[in-house]
Amino acid sequence: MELHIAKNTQELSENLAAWISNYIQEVLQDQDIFTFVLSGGSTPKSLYHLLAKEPYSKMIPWERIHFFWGDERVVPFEDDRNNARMAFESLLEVVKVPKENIHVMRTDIKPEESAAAYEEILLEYFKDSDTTFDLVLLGMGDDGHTLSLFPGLPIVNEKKAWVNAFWLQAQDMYRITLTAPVVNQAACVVFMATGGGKALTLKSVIEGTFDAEKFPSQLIRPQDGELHWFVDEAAASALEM
Ligand SMILES: O=C1O[C@H](COP(=O)(O)O)[C@@H](O)[C@H](O)[C@H]1O
Repeated sequence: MELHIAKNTQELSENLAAWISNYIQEVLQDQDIFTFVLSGGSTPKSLYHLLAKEPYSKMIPWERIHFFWGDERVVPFEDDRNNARMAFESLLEVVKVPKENIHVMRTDIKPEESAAAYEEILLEYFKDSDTTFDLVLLGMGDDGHTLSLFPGLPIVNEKKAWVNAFWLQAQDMYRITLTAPVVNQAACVVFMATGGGKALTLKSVIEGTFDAEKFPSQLIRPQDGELHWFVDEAAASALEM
């Protein structure tokens, strides 16, 4: 695991935008398309805005990137809480990505059907490879959840399915989420975490004993891929390393 500490969210987003742009260009020297999983929540917003601007809007070959989502809140696309909507507004409506390269988790059909359809898409994409995505961008909630893998829920123990849908009582909504097995087959996973509110959880996730029921972010351990944490000083403030 590699830890990258920045002064604040702005510096972190700038460092990560440069890192992602270099990584994409490097990977695309050896293959035609790049598969990129976006995360939702509030943390990646400033990163997406930066990627949508020069120099990255010009440096990244957007037509060769295929976008996926790590998880979705099952609310209409027009709802502010919709993870895909945030990525569209901050990035995908600005740069030139062909529509057919963008794979949202649908919220206009039954959640279970949407999850099954998404899994089909992924199985087709990765049928000839042991590795799944080139890059998975993840956030971590203050409670240690990542994707929609929340502490104490059965989804945390999923060992086989790649995508799942379930009712999240605490938020009164369905969630659709990638699972740890598909993310752990990715070539590279990058977590972003900012703010003092995440400091103690980050310490438990990175330096604590393994307890994925309590801290589901610990489930993310790519089998053969890279794992990076991009954090700011506030989030890193409780770490000993
Ligand atoms: O609910 C969610 O939360 C996590 C973390 O969000 P943040 O606001 O603390 O950045 C996010 O990664 C996930 O995609 C989202 O559905």
